[in-house]
Amino acid sequence: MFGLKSHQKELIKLSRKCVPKLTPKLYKGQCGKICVVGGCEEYTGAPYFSAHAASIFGSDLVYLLCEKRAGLPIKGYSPNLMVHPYLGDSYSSTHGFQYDFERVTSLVQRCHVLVVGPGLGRDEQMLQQVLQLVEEAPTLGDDHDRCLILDADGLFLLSSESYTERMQKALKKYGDDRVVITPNCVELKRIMTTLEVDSVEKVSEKLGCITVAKGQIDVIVNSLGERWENDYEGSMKRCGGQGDTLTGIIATMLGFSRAVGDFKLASLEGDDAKPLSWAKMAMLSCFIGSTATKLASKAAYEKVGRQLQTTDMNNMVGEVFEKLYPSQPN
Ligand SMILES: NC(=O)C1=CN([C@@H]2O[C@H](COP(=O)(O)OP(=O)(O)OC[C@H]3O[C@@H](n4cnc5c(N)ncnc54)[C@H](O)[C@@H]3O)[C@@H](O)[C@H]2O)[C@@H](O)CC1
Ligand SMILES: Nc1ncnc2c1ncn2[C@@H]1O[C@H](COP(=O)(O)OP(=O)(O)OP(=O)(O)O)[C@@H](O)[C@H]1O
Repeated sequence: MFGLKSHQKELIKLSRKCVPKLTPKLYKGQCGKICVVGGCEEYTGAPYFSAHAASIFGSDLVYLLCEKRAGLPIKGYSPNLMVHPYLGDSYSSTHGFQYDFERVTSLVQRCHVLVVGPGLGRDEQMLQQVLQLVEEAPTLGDDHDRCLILDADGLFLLSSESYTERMQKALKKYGDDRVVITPNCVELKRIMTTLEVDSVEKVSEKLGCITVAKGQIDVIVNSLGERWENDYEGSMKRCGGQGDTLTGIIATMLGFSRAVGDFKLASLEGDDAKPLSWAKMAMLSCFIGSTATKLASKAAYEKVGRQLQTTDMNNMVGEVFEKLYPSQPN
């Protein structure tokens, strides 16, 4: 399949244990409730790509929490997403917008997985609102195993001198390997400088998280130092937004893993399958995110060539899911 190597095929096979089986007894939301936090006046594409990829890779409910002025454009991209423009930047706040943290928490406490950062921007008020959310999210409602994915401006919060102390403290409140960070090469360097460490392993250990260090080869390392490398080729077109597709797919896989591991739904391997540990499911979720993103990029490049945009790639994400996990007969 797609020129994948045998060890990659083995991991894809194992990941079937993370994917819930569809049955007539399921109700809405059991196969994942995701909230993407990002989107501001300048960037409306990034959170959309993440949320859209999460939807078409199979999550049941995908919410998008964004800046007030980003809400309408993003709603216009898709009626499938539930867009909540409850965040306010410095401009909105001086033009009649009143920030209400309770509206935010009532949304977030329903969600199994949060993606924080795509297209968030660097406005001071937005960063403060999101930092508070990252701090409170692990203790909201009854769910204390909520997962968090940090990317883009969410990673800026981690590497910036002004916010890093609070962010590092906040990440400690999440369970082991419940936080995933997805830095590109430049973001990784900034994080390593701020944390004063010299390897991906030390980043993961210090934060108690999984790091997906993106590049030609994606390097995935968990908090115990387990290291996987994904050298599947993908495509050579480097348009902006491919990292957003990645966070959306990882979010869906973490939501699936929670459905099977935390909420005990049957997986594609059936009820008798020996369950995997959370550590293994979380690593597999990141590996599938990386593989499916590269597969979508390759498939889109084969279709449209060098004009490839993230919209082309995102359009392949559902097809990639079907190739990885062919549908059971209905
Ligand atoms: N359509 C959209 O709305 C998009 C919005 N985006 C958002 O744009 C905002 C700023 O993101 P930036 O990524 O520009 O962040 P930064 O302003 O931190 O810039 C990072 C810089 O690093 C460079 N870089 C990345 N990988 C590199 C590598 N391997 N070697 C050398 N240089 C490398 C990039 O070209 C970029 O200039 C974020 O909020 C992000 O989510 C991006 O996600 C792209 C798509
Ligand atoms: N040289 C490369 N060859 C193949 N795939 C790559 C290469 N560099 C990055 N990728 C893939 O592209 C995806 C996004 O990585 P990238 O480094 O572009 O992130 P990013 O800069 O954060 O993206 P974004 O534009 O969304 O902010 C990852 O899945 C990664 O595997």
